[in-house]
Amino acid sequence: MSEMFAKVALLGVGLIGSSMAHAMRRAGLAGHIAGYSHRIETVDLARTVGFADSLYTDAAACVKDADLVVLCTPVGTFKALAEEIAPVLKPGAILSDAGSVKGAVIRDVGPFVPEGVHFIPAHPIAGTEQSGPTAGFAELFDGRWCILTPPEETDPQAVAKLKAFWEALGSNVEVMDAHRHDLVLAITSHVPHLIAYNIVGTADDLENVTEGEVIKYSAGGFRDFTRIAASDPTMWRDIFLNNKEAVLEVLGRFGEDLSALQRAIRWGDGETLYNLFARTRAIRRSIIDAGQDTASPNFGRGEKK
Ligand SMILES: NC(=O)c1ccc[n+]([C@@H]2O[C@H](COP(=O)([O-])OP(=O)(O)OC[C@H]3O[C@@H](n4cnc5c(N)ncnc54)[C@H](O)[C@@H]3O)[C@@H](O)[C@H]2O)c1
Ligand SMILES: O=C(O)C(=O)C[C@]1(C(=O)O)C=C[C@@H](O)C=C1
Repeated sequence: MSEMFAKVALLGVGLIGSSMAHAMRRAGLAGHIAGYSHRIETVDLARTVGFADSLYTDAAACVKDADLVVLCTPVGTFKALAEEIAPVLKPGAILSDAGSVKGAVIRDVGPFVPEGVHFIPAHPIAGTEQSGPTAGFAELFDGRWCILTPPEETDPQAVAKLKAFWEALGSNVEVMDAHRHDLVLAITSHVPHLIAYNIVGTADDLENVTEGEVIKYSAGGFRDFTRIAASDPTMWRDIFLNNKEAVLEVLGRFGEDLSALQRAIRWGDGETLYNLFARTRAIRRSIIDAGQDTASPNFGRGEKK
């Protein structure tokens, strides 16, 4: 693969920023990779790992002359960063991000984008519960979706270039409306994380009652929840504060469905329980059949269809 951008600036060098850098290097996509973090300790750590050509604690210095700028910090930081870098963005550059919500990014970053800069929000649907510059790896985006949510007036050539970039990082790319993205991700990612945070918190509160046995005997299902609930607190706080409407809508439906299950258990309605569990088992199997569960510990070990 040949160079697509002479200089790429990654604002944020945690799991996503560092994985992008590793994947760009693997494919030879950038002439120069510049990285930024507000903390000198993070910059020092990133330097030790060695995935960037230059590193800064000053965002404006990092983006100078960059042809592609990607915001890879928690979404709550985007507005202040956009305001800071706007005056030095290179005309013709693409300004993108990796944030897990999209409507709020358009709201917060859009007003600062200078004339002549192409603003194309993006979201790689790939991650782990790890964070920081040592967490990244080149294969993170392989075979995963990346969703682009360009505002309507965006130059199609710039969208095509960013699409080709994410494909070269290993992703399958879809273009979607930001509002739809936020609703889809609320049910597939955001509410599942909230459920994990909640169940692990409840279990921890129950430790007094169970004399430490919840954690001691945690295996299987509960262990999977603890992995998800170990995800970065700042990142997830910002996601819930910035996808409020869609998350509350999905939680409303979730609460109603949970009440229906509660009622079925109370009244011994086995048919309702069985029918739901059979339906959800079929969904799991369709995900396995589509080869989309590369994150599963059972992936490639012949999980039963
Ligand atoms: N982790 C995932 O699974 C995942 C997946 C897809 C998208 N995302 C999105 O990508 C972005 C980065 O996530 P990550 O997992 O790489 O996080 P991370 O915690 O691993 O890295 C965040 C980076 O942002 C910097 N940062 C933190 N607070 C800052 C602040 N106040 N000002 C400036 N810089 C700051 C940190 O120094 C670090 O370099 C987030 O917007 C997140 O929603 C995450
Ligand atoms: O696999 C995980 O650990 C993740 O949480 C990754 C995950 C997800 O929910 O799928 C988390 C947040 C992102 O915005 C995208 C991907």
